[in-house]
Amino acid sequence: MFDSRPDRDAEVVLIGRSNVGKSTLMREITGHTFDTGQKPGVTRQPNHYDWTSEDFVISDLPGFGFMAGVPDDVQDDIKTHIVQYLEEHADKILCGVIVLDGKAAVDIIDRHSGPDEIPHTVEMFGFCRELGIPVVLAVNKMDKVDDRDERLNEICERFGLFPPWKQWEGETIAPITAKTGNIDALNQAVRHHLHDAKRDDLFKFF
Ligand SMILES: Nc1nc2c(ncn2[C@@H]2O[C@H](COP(=O)(O)OP(=O)(O)OP(=O)(O)O)[C@@H](O)[C@H]2O)c(=O)[nH]1
Repeated sequence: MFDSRPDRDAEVVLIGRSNVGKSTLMREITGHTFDTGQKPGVTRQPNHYDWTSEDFVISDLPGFGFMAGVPDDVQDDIKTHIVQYLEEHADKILCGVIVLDGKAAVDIIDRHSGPDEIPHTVEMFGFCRELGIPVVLAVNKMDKVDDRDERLNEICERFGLFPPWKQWEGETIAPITAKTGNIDALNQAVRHHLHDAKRDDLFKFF
């Protein structure tokens, strides 16, 4: 299913529930047009593109979670393929960007939290970290959020990041509004991890 990956050794991946705005964000980053705003689940295959200002490939992985009109087994398959993709390419993935809907994320996470249930997005966050992939939470649709600091602190708590959110800014939390091209915080956080990765590469020689 996921066999279109270019043979490049520096990659950033976008991960997130369906409809959080990954395609919109991809369009901002790459300047290409993608299918956006259609029914959830539009992105089924990873899209690979060059991040124009940097020398790496950026991959938009399919959205996961509930998608109206998409059968359960297909939804499970998508998640399994994402997990396999991350495992297979972990050593080349310099940074994972988990995209959240700033307005809806906390409610969705709380609805799916229970004794036997971990919300998909929280699970992916932990999974990437287990694989040694640094993660940035791109909190999108901030234009719809009124209580910015409170909301971002709640999101931190849900992911086990000690609030206040400000201490994670520029590294793990990036509030953005992809729709209007306001993605500076994400650029900054991703660049932070890329420079870390390059520095680690250099250290290999010493
Ligand atoms: N208000 C607001 N809406 C946004 C923003 N970014 C994306 N959207 C809207 O959110 C909806 C979903 O955006 P997409 O980019 O298609 O989402 P996706 O995550 O690629 O969805 P899938 O294809 O299901 O994976 C569209 O109606 C977008 O216009 C944003 O920053 N603010």
